[in-house]
Amino acid sequence: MLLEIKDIHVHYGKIAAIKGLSVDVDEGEIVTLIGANGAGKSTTLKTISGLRPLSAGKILFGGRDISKVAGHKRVLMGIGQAPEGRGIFPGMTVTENLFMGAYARKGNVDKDLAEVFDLFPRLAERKSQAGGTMSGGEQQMLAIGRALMTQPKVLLLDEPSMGLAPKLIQQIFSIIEEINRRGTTVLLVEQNAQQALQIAHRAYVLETGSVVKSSDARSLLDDPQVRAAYLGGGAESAI
Ligand SMILES: Nc1ncnc2c1ncn2[C@@H]1O[C@H](COP(=O)(O)OP(=O)(O)OP(=O)(O)O)[C@@H](O)[C@H]1O
Repeated sequence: MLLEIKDIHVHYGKIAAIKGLSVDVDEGEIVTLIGANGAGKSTTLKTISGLRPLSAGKILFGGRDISKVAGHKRVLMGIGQAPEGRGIFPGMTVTENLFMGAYARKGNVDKDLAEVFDLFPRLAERKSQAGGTMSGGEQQMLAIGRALMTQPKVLLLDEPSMGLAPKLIQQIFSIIEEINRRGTTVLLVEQNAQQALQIAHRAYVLETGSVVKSSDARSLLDDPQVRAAYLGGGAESAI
């Protein structure tokens, strides 16, 4: 197993956001976390990347306990994240933003840059444009591209479809599939459960900080309770 999240608890002050959550991600998979607002999806990703500390439980990466490893070291180990809200450097060009993803590591950066431009031709067309002047969709591409420049073994994606027009959403999801086909494992957090389940191999449903259901993605798409609660089938909640 590439990534093992074992019975973790995470707090914001006294508020327990994650309560005994366990999730596994195997090498080569796309795994998605779905759930209502506030279920703890983003917090789970932030905890894996080291932005939030654990109160209990542990996280193993490649069999090694990384629970106490600093965030920047986790990036070097192969945990890459494209954060919610993009987090790109607005005053830097597209190329400079991409190089920032690779500044701390060794290896052939130009080859990875060429690969990112191959995945996102739009970024190649706009390589000298300031990141802050790119459209929402382009900034999302840039954030994913920058995460890829860290050469992740697992790519953590937080709401990549947020705020994008339907056509662009399709495009981002196809690119995520392509990134996975080229060998990167993906852990995807999405409000857009329908789209996420269509590209994922497996999925976990989160409710108030715990997993309430997990299965292969196809069965969740067909699950009446999941359809009702998360796929626009009507009733709001309760599995
Ligand atoms: N900085 C914070 N301070 C206090 N509480 C927080 C903070 N960030 C998140 N929370 C709380 O932790 C819980 C989980 O939030 P989280 O953002 O992980 O949920 P989510 O599933 O990603 O939701 P969404 O889909 O709305 O982004 C929520 O109750 C939220 O209010």
